[in-house]
Amino acid sequence: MDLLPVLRWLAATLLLLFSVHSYGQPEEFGQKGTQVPVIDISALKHSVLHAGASYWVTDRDLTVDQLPLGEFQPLTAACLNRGITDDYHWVRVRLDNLAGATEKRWVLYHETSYLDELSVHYADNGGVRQQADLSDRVPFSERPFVHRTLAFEHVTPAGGYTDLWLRLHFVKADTLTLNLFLSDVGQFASAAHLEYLLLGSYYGLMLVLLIIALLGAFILRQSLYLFYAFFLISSLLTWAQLNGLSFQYLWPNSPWWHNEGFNITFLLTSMSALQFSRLFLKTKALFPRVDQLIKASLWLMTAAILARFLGVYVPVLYLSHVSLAALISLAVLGFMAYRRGLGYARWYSVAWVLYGLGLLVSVISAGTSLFNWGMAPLYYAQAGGALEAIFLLIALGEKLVGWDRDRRVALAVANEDPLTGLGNRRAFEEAFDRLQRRSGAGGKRVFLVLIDLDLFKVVNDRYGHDAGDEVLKELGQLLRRCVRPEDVCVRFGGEEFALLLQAPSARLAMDVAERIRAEFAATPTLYQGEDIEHTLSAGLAEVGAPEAFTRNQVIRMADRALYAAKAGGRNRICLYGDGPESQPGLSVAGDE
Ligand SMILES: Nc1nc2c(ncn2[C@@H]2O[C@H](COP(=O)(O)OP(=O)(O)OP(=O)(O)O)[C@@H](O)[C@H]2O)c(=O)[nH]1
Repeated sequence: MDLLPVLRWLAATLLLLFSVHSYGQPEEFGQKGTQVPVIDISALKHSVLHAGASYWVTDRDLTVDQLPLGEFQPLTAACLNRGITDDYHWVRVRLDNLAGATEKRWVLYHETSYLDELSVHYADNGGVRQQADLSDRVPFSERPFVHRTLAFEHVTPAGGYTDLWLRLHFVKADTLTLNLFLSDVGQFASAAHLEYLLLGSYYGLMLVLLIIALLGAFILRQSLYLFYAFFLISSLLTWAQLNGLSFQYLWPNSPWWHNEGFNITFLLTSMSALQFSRLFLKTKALFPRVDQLIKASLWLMTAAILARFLGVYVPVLYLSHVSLAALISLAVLGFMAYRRGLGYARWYSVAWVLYGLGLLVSVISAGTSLFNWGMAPLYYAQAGGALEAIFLLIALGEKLVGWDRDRRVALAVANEDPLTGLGNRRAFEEAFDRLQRRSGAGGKRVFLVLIDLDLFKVVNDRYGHDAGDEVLKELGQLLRRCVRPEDVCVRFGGEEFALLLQAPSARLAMDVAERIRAEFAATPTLYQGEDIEHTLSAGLAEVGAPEAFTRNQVIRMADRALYAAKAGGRNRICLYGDGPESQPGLSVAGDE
């Protein structure tokens, strides 16, 4: 399955969705008229504004007096999302407190943090009209009401009403929703607390993941973790911007970053996700064409960021949205990698499916009027993003476990003799040093037994090399059977084997070696219907403390004892004497 058509299809569909719906005209809604739309606020707690208000759209900057009130249409949930637009959207409503015995203090606020301008024209009880111009293009501190989105507070007199004309506008076209909320001021405070708490938990979680990612990068020295960390940081900044929290807390004096930084952080998120995926899924090796495509996208996005700094807006805006949406295709890429043998890619795919679901709904909401939920799907996308980040970490963990397993297997293979399955000389050296240190530190005494088959050349010559191999395998099994788990037996090379025996005395070590010798001599190897008779000789030396003898010295001592056994007529065991200079043969076991 080739990913290119999938990506092409996805990009084309999204572009189409944007272009068809972005500049769509408002739908026709039933009757028009100059009747004033009214919302009763006498018992207001929290409400969306669209139930009861009306709206009108124009591309001209008009005053309230120039508004064609007869053209206003009912503001319903179905026409909340306006796509990408810089048209002037007017909302008209009367807030009625006629039944209220006390004055009503309320807050009106917009759903998204990135709305450029919200002009509130208001008049109480048909009196003089006043105006409050709220804008996210001035420092945060200049907001009359402190909230992460544009908000306006007012008091409607008891038994009275407030007329509202609201003008919503983007200086530079962006995704506009007419979702406005109206809250009793006390209710607003408690709802805002809960909202900030929930958003705070998202940032807390992301920060914890970020710390884990940075620790991973530091400890494992893998750039993969670094790109995961970059991805977390840019996602975190993207959401901080979309939530309006970066403007409130991080750069309150930089309306430029608040307004212009969006597309840059969107692009950085896409870029870090793509670069992370290249490394994680080994695309260069597994999918070279997709890898080329990702590389080209990375260059394109880098160019877009530079272009943004040079003042280019609309193409960068579209590219940044499409790039985020196109990340959904990473779920498919992960699945393909999984099918090509990257087991850990399954969690990676799950992560992008979660991300994709939230994002797809948000993008469709922002660009079309298919859903009636305002921009609430942005929160689903944010929650999806948090789950995604967790699953990516799980995928990284699984990769790490797999890597450690592979490393252990490779290590075992490197230390193993393929014919007998015993350890090899490398394993012997490691074990020797370990046991010698332990013995020197007061542990059990350790003895080296070097074993060599007698006249093995004759076996090879008479029965063939394969038969010789069979004998070597049998000896391997015999050695395994005769030693205890804490002892070490290896194939030293050719027809030579070595044992490291832990025993309280040389005599007991000799007994073990003798048992092996006797059993080997008494048990011919059955090969293709023939019994192959065989014997072995062995030399034994005590390992001693590391300060006493080096590894090579001990091997030489055991080798000299082995030589003595061979010289003494083979099929016997010799123990090396007290020191390196003394002669072997202090003790002999075997058939004379
Ligand atoms: N089948 C088989 N033979 C091996 C292997 N490694 C070494 N040999 C053979 O082991 C034989 C060792 O011969 P020599 O060193 O002359 O010793 P020997 O015949 O055992 O005689 P002594 O050691 O003096 O008793 C050679 O024929 C090697 O080819 C192996 O992995 N498989």
